[in-house]
Amino acid sequence: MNLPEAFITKYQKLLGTESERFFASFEQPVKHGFRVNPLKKALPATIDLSEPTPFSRWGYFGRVKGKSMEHQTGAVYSQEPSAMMVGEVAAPKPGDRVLDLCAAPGGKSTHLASFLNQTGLLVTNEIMPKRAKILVENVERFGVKNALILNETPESIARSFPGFFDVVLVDAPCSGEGMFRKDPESVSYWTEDYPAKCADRQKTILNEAVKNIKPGGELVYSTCTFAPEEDEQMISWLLQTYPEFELVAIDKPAGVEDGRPEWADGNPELKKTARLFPHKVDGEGHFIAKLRFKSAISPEPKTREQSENLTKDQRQLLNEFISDYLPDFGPHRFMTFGDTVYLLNEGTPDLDKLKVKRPGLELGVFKKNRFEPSYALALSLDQQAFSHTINMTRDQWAKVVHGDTINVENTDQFKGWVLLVCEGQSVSFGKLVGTTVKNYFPKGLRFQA
Ligand SMILES: C[S@@+](CC[C@H](N)C(=O)[O-])C[C@H]1O[C@@H](n2cnc3c(N)ncnc32)[C@H](O)[C@@H]1O
Repeated sequence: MNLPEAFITKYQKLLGTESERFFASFEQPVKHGFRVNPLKKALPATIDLSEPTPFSRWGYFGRVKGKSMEHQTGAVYSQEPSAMMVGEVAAPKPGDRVLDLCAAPGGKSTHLASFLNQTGLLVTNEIMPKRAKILVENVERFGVKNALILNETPESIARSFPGFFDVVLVDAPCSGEGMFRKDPESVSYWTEDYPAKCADRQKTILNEAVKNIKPGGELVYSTCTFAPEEDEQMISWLLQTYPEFELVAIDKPAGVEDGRPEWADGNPELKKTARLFPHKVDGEGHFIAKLRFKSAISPEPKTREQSENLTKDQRQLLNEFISDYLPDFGPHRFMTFGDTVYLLNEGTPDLDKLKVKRPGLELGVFKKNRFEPSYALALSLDQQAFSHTINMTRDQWAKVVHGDTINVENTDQFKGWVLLVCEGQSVSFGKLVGTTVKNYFPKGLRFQA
């Protein structure tokens, strides 16, 4: 790999004799990984769990194809191994309110959702509209029920959620030096002053992010770059600007190093941060810091909650669907946007002034006098949670994701919605008429396996 001259000079100065091993790591093959999804009750036996990573309780080395059943059903999430440590450092507790401020494509959000286990509230936000769409797809595929997905600026989030969250993650846009090996093109964006430019943007984001944290709450900051300007120096700036924050020590698996105070203002506290170097661990590289908000004074939290807005007819159609098909659904609140109905999560504030991609799990769409369940609902259900399921072979799965109809036995002459399942994984809804299953796999997501 052709590393920029200025990059080489910079890291020779910073790393001294160690720099040779650091540069040599850029010639090594990329390390691939994936996390298994604890929100799915059973996992396909085909997933190779022989090489766990030290970075996450759900993490493994290996590669899962994007066009595989394991990926489509959200049984796994492909993620670069060192990036898995970020969610593990954040480790929210069930019931927490969690914000992932820079979230697309969703690696960390799906990891945070694994900890929450469908409790509390996960607000996952991405500023770029196209990337926000990918975030929606990944969060839905993972089967997350308690996510509010936004396409907002950090400023707007700070206005809407003052002092609201137990955990805030800023996985910041950065100079991406840890991406060089995975995406060699990213080297061409790098210039000597790029880290300083990224640092300016990171400060702007952090100045907003701190407003979202409740007293006693935690802020996790991470980058996939090695640049001290964006790592130790950013945290030392944060500690100086916001003295009500203190660093929290991070448990470090073998090979993960302490942050380097000498690369910032010499504050020994910076050793509590974590550095993952590609010549020291099996991964591409990351920096992680965890801070606690010591203040006892919280901004006045906004208390107005989002209210339900279903019409009487919509409620009746939805109740009929729930009583026909979802035996263990339990009590929930709902809201509609246009004709689409969503689960309303506990504690969801007024969404009036926000660009909302998903207020909660999308349940389905009202069409004239009927209710059509959505793909996101199918992916969030265990097969026992739906009253009519069809177990498909892999060949039938391939037909369904391609958009074809399949034929099945129908001895009891059932007519209606069925949850299509492959090797224990929910795939999509279909509609059974006679022996034909009409395909409801979303048109925009169809593919040739
Ligand atoms: C490192 S990536 C996030 C990766 C993601 N957390 C994951 O694990 O999949 C940083 C994200 O920040 C977003 N971003 C860029 N500029 C931003 C800004 N000014 N404020 C907030 N987010 C921004 C980018 O679009 C990008 O999706």
